[in-house]
Amino acid sequence: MKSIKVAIAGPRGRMGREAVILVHQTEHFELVAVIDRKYDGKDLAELDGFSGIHAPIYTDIERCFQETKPDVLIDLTTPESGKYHTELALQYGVRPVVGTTGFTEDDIERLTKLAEEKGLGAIIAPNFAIGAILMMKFAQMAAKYFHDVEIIELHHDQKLDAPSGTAVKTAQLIADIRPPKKQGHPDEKETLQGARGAEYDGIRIHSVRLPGFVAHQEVIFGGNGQALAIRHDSFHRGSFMSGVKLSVETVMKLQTLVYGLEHIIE
Ligand SMILES: NC(=O)C1=CN([C@@H]2O[C@H](COP(=O)(O)OP(=O)(O)OC[C@H]3O[C@@H](n4cnc5c(N)ncnc54)[C@H](O)[C@@H]3O)[C@@H](O)[C@H]2O)C=CC1
Ligand SMILES: O=C(O)C1=N[C@H](C(=O)O)C[C@H](O)C1
Repeated sequence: MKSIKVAIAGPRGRMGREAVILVHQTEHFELVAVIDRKYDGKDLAELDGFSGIHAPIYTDIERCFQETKPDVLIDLTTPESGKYHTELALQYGVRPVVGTTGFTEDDIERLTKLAEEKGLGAIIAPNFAIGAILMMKFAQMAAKYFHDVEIIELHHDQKLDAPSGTAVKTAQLIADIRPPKKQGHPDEKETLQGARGAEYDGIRIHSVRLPGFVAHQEVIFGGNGQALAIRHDSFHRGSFMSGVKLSVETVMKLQTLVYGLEHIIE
């Protein structure tokens, strides 16, 4: 198999570090560059934790694309950088695999149009873990029978965006098949602002941020005399890497943008 040339944005982050190792260790992937906020012109192998992993570091993503011509950009940065990088990647003919969350529906729509114009594959995956994809699919199945549902997502306290991309995606999948519904008492009032959480199409989302956590979500359904809880836990960021690998391989065969790995893992 011909090797896929990969660049990674955010290599020193919690996810970026795992992705660097994944790409380095995958025989048919080649790490051609990393995009960082610092260390322009250095070799990644000079930085702590990357011994033996050689790749040029760029702080200017456009120069990176021009000089190293990657096939795929893996973005694991911040919402603002992620949107900027994804758009530039498509402009430069580089296929984005985006794990970064915090993209709005408008962002996804704009990037979908751009990918279509360019005839390029792109993947935006709010969650790369197979268990999380199943949790979302099971929640969508359950919503056909249970129309009352709330989502509790729990993450480490360094997370920038709330609610999580996974929680938003879960709510979107449920809203796609559930009849519109206003849940709870029609006259309910918050005596402390935010007590009932955020709302997506009538679905309440509660975000917990605590040290010690990685990434967890529970989707709770209530029915007549019964409840159903569907939970997924990522205890380690290694849980996301098989999804990253699959995305890099798959994006090479796509000509459009795919939002969510549930469209790829059938
Ligand atoms: N899709 C998925 O399965 C998962 C997605 N995530 C998402 O991935 C993103 C990163 O998460 P973490 O690694 O935990 O965050 P982190 O804060 O540990 O890492 C982000 C890194 O991006 C770097 N960065 C920011 N802007 C940059 C720029 N313009 N150029 C180059 N580097 C830049 C930062 O310096 C930092 O090292 C978040 O949006 C998070 O929600 C996290 C885990 C799983
Ligand atoms: O920031 C994280 O850690 C995670 N972010 C993603 C999200 O917002 O859903 C995926 C996973 O939950 C970990």
